[in-house]
Amino acid sequence: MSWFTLGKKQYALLWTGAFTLSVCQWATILGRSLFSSDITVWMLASSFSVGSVLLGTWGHCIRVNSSIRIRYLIFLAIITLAAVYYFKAVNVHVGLFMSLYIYYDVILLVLNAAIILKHKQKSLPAEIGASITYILCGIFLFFAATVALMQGSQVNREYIELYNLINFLTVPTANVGMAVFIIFIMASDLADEMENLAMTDVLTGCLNRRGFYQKSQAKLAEKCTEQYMSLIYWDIDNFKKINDDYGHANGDSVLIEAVKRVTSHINTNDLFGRIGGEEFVILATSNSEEKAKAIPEQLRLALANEPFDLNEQSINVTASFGAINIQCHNMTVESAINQADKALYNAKHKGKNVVVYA
Ligand SMILES: Nc1nc2c(ncn2[C@@H]2O[C@H](COP(=O)(O)OP(=O)(O)OP(=O)(O)O)[C@@H](O)[C@H]2O)c(=O)[nH]1
Repeated sequence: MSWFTLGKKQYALLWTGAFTLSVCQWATILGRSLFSSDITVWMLASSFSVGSVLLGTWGHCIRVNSSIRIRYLIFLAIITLAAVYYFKAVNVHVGLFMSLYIYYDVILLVLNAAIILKHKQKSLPAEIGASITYILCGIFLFFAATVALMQGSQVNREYIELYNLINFLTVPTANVGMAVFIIFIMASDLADEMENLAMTDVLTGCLNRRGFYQKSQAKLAEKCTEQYMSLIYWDIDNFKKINDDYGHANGDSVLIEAVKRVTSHINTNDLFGRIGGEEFVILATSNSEEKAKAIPEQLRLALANEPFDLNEQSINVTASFGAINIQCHNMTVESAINQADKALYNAKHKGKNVVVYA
């Protein structure tokens, strides 16, 4: 249901598979009397257990775009299950066949916690909760596996009872805990996605007015004392004529191409917003005044120097720029935008395709 209602993400489908395998594992254990061979029950239950954590880990890797190679984990799972089979059916060693696959689970649970926490500089509360649950579950399973291993090659009733007690107390609780936090993670991801959409301009992919104002105030407060900041307000020249001459769809293509060109000339951390039809703002950071001052002219040339290709026709597009160096104290984003807007107005009056500093 979570997969279905919270965005149908591929990683959520893998987590659904993980929980399904977990259910299969418990169903096999509860229905063991239906099977004729104890080896079959054991191999099914351990395979479901290993498969469940493997799918869960795979989901986490996909969610955060992790560089971990899942094929190595699959290979380790096959080796583990082969060893379980060997110690269960060929050369019986109770401690080993009972513990080996649980150690595999423990390794992957801890790996999951690490993947989640490494993912973001600021982890979501749901991610922290899920990581803690994974680690706690890993610790308890480690105890259970070690108790099972301590039996040695023969069954030891005392150890088995302790093993069962740890398992039955912790595994279902941990499963419910993990399920809850996984649902929280999916809901938080969806909320993040919605927030990003609400701050993004659909046509060009840069920030919209709301997004720019929201992010720029925080950026100004954070970076202003460390780096040199400037606000650049620019507007495509005679855009109405482009629309009139080439059609609205081609006008849209000009906007998209202009944003692409400008984006390739600014830092990835700079904020770039569309705050009107063909009006854009950039909050740029540089490490020197000279570099900051050079940016608007570079952007102007990036647009003006090379014609835009539109359906086999090529047109010249220029833009006018108003810019302001931001003084850290006593300047808000609104006042910087107002002053850069006045400079842009002067640029238009100077004949367009120029940069004017406030
Ligand atoms: N294709 C397209 N056109 C848009 C969009 N948003 C606004 N416009 C058009 O942009 C044009 C802006 O025209 P003006 O404000 O007169 O500006 P201009 O023609 O660039 O003139 P100057 O700014 O003085 O150089 C209008 O015709 C709007 O309809 C959009 O998303 N796509």
